[in-house]
Amino acid sequence: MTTSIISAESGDAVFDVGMLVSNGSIPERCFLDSSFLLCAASNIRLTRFCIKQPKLLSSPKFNAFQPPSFRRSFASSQLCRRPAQEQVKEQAPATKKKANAGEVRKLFGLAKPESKTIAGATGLLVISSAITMSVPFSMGKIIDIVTHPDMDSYLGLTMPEFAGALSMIFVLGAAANAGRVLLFRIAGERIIQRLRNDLYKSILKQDMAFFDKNRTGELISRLSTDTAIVGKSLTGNVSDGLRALATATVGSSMMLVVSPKLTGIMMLIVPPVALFGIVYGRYVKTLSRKTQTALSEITKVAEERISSIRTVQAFAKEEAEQKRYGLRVLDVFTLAKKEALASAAFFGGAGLSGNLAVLAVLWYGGHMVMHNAITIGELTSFMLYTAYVGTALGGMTSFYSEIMKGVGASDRIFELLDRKSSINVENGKILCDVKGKIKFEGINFSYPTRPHSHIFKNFSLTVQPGTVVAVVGPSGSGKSTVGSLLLRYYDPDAGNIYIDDTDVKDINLRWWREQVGVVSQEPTLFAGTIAENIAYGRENATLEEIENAAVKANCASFISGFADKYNTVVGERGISLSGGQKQRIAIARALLKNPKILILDEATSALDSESEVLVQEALNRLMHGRTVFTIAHRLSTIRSADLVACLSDGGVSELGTYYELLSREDGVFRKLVELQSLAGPEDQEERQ
Ligand SMILES: Nc1ncnc2c1ncn2[C@@H]1O[C@H](COP(=O)(O)OP(=O)(O)OP(=O)(O)O)[C@@H](O)[C@H]1O
Repeated sequence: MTTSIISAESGDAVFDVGMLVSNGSIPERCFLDSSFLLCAASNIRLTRFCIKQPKLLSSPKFNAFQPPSFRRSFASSQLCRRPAQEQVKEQAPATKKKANAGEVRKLFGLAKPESKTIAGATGLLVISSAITMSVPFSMGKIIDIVTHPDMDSYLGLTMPEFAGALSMIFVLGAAANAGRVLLFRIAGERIIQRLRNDLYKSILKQDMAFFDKNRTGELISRLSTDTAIVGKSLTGNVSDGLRALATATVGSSMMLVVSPKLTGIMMLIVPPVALFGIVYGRYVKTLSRKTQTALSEITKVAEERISSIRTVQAFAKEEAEQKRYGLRVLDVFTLAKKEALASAAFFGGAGLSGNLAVLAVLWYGGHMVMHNAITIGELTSFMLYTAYVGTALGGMTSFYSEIMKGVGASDRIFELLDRKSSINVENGKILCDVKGKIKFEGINFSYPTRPHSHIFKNFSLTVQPGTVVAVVGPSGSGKSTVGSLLLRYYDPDAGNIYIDDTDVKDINLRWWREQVGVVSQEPTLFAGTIAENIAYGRENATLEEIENAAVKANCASFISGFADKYNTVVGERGISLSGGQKQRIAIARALLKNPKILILDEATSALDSESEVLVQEALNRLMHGRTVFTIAHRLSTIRSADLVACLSDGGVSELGTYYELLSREDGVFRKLVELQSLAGPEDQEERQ
């Protein structure tokens, strides 16, 4: 009998996530998987694992689970929540160096469309830097004119003339500097704008499997924070970096001109500080990526919980949610603390080395002045150049670390930009006239996030044009999945779907989706006016058409009761409307779209009887003359359907009219109806 404990580390906290007392008969993989499951369910993001059982670790059976492969086995598990990029890095450490150069090149590629603005800004940068770099030299000359009795002019200019000329040059320098800041800023904002548009476009085009895997908050964080970081590194940081580079190069050359000996002393500190700077920059890049991921976690949690605030408050979960959020914020704080420590160490060390070098220069330079090897003005110029170069070197180090931050953020952006959706919306043919015959043939399907759970196995169903088919079956039998496959949110693993005998995969998907209308249990309304929401499926609709659709959908009477009528703002997700009102607006939207095929997914199941009558009336008008898939829980609502398809065991187990299926002894459909009839009287009693 052996006892072993699996621990997981997340941030600063260590959790014991599982204990195994085994005589060797329990498969170890089961134990590990259940531990992973526990972590995923508790939202613990695993960063390190260990098994506290030395004997177990050395046993040949457990060798497969020792840290590296252990981590790999976790990474490949469906439960792993680490971002894909981290997994890629672990799998391919050998290509890391090459990838870094490529990443930087890719990051700078984003600035290409702004090359003209950036070139102009760089020109201004050169002018302003050149003027700035003339300051120490001029100051030295002024000091020499003032302190040397036999030197009353420089370049033929008297002291007042020299000072006047310098003032004019400084004004020019200030103007060039302001122009540089402005142009770089404009270029940066344009890059951010373009990146956000491209990224949003790429996100909207993705297939449903992508949205099953990526949470909204995470995507929003990439759209807002990552793009801003990239824009800033490409312009603001590049501008400061170039300025620092120019200052460091020209400054050190001038130092060499003024005094090669003193320059030699100063240069002693440069190599160690530069090396330290590179190490620091790389560390910051790693931290930056982790920080961005942690920030996404925060956005994810906040976005999800705030958008479901009614549920959070109804369950009085405010404190628990605050703790959950607090833990994520702590992760960000821990990373920020590490970054602060690294920058404190770097800038503290660099500052100390700089000051020691200045001390040495002053001491040695003072001796040189006393022995007339240089003038006081030259020593002053040298000290000023030293200060400029020191500041510039510091700037170059933060430039490097900021660029590395940009690389970290752009990694996450390119992950999305480079992702090709598995379903192409643009290509394919457009049918001249859709009659509405739909045929599912030999469909096998499992959701991409759960490849081993087969929803359909050889599922077939043919629906003739203009038929109302009710799709029924036990919960989880795949009723809504039929709608998802028809809309090509997902493609089947095997088998085909035909629209009027044309494979749906050969049809232009954008066009095809325009032919299908959907009314679901929880219709999605967007923050905007009622008119905008009704016209969502046909944006060029006139007010008259919108009003006609609203009348047919039984919305007109409640809309006319609002002060702003069709211009009434419905709030985020239609929060200021009742369930029945939202449902009828969704029906008006579908009516206006005038689709050939209609999917009603539990459209009346969440309504009270009064709303249901109004909605059902509207639905009857909507269904007229179309092929309709009505997915229903409440079987009493589908009596008038032309065909009932009862799903179970991955296919259509029964097919016929409502009454045909009801008459089948031991049929699945009949059992479902009986179950609901049993529930019915109780419901009625309760209502009385
Ligand atoms: N996006 C998804 N990713 C992974 N699995 C999913 C997804 N959507 C649904 N499923 C799973 O697929 C199965 C069928 O789901 P579906 O919603 O089609 O069933 P249903 O018959 O409509 O259920 P209900 O009557 O409860 O609404 C369920 O087991 C469900 O958990």
